[in-house]
Amino acid sequence: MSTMGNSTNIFWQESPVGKLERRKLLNQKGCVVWITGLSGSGKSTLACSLSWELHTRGKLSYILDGDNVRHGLNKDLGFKAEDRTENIRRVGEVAKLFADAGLICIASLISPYGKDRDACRAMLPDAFIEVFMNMPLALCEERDPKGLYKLARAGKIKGVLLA
Ligand SMILES: Nc1ncnc2c1ncn2[C@@H]1O[C@H](COP(=O)(O)OS(=O)(=O)O)[C@@H](OP(=O)(O)O)[C@H]1O
Ligand SMILES: Nc1ncnc2c1ncn2[C@@H]1O[C@H](COP(=O)(O)OP(=O)(O)O)[C@@H](O)[C@H]1O
Repeated sequence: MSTMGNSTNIFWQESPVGKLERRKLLNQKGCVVWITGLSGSGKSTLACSLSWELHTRGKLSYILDGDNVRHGLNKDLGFKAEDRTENIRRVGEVAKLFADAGLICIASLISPYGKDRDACRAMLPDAFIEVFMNMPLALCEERDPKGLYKLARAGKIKGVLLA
């Protein structure tokens, strides 16, 4: 009997088409590009540019954007520390599946905690590229395209990182 997490009697099911066959078919190696940084630091902009550039070079990619994933898979999560950790864990697992499928998976999330990003990297040690958008808070706040910082400073929303 095998035991995984809370489930018992769980076994690994092999597939006849493996990673190497998919790599050959797609002519690319799957990986994860993980973009981290404050809200407004330019994560989504970079993710979109990268995805488009890869597309023009005939490379298959897919963006997992924090905002988008929170519309579905992670709609039950907020911005408490434990919710952010679960958000990153789930996206890390999905990104691992995309990379296994052969795609260049671009994950674009604030992902503020190093331990959460490290846990994702540990899932794909040789295929995980971390990009930190090293922008000062003052610049992000000046951009504030969604008005989040303004709302946070006015005390109207909680959980926006201000340091
Ligand atoms: N309270 C609060 N705090 C922080 N962020 C907020 C909040 N409410 C909504 N948003 C918007 O949620 C977007 C996605 O956040 P993430 O999933 O990337 O965050 S995290 O990785 O779980 O920390 C994040 O997207 P980006 O602005 O693109 O970073 C925010 O716009
Ligand atoms: N390199 C850049 N130079 C100037 N402005 C940028 C740059 N990258 C992004 N922006 C602008 O900053 C704002 C936030 O960018 P966005 O990609 O939405 O950030 P994030 O996804 O980190 O919240 C947007 O208005 C975007 O047009």
